[in-house]
Amino acid sequence: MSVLAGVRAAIIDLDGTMLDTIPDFHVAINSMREELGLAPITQEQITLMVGKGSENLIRAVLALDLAPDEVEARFAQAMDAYQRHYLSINGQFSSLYPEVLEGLSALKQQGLRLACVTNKPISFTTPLLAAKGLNSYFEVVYGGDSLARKKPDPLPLQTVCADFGLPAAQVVAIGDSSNDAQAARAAGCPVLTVPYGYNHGEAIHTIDSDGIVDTLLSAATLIRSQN
Ligand SMILES: O=C(O)COP(=O)(O)O
Ligand SMILES: [Mg+2]
Repeated sequence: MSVLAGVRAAIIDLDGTMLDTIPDFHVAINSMREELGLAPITQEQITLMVGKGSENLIRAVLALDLAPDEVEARFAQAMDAYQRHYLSINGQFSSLYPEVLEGLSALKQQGLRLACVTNKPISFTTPLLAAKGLNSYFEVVYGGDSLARKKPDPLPLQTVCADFGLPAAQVVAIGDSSNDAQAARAAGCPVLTVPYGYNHGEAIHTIDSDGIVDTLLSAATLIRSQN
């Protein structure tokens, strides 16, 4: 029997799965770096560092130039500048991946309940989902700072299962990175991965998942075929 048989809900990741947000990160990070007197960095460099939340990203970005004690000394100033710049451009340079809206509509039409779980701070996530016409699809949204622990910890996924009153085996996680898959495995959720996002520079095939789907619409088609 397929692990997708009996699935009643889906938890969808945001950055690298629904939206290509690297251009937003790029503008916000380089505006922050300029304020701190640091040279601009490339989108490719940023793509390798996105996925484990803002604190991790800012530390990694500062560590390109600064020694560990300098990173800590300038962290608060960098985070403040980064948040201010990100919120001022949030969504302006980011775009939906192909078949995201079609996939979310199909999942809903198939009767699945939908949650969004991201490591992005919730203060960035809520306006971004609204700006991109994504918020109405989700009953539940958790950002990286909504709960005590973020992905790859299973807590956000376990919380969604509890919110929906469903066993983990009936809630599929769909994401672009090993964080999503590790959280899903630890929670006991089936997991599908998309190949077009940001997996810390690692090939998608290195992720332990229950399948690779080209788009969210392909995910919906696969789930329907197994139910
Ligand atoms: O902002 C991040 O670190 C990544 O966010 P994601 O969990 O939506 O991929
Ligand atoms: Mg992601």
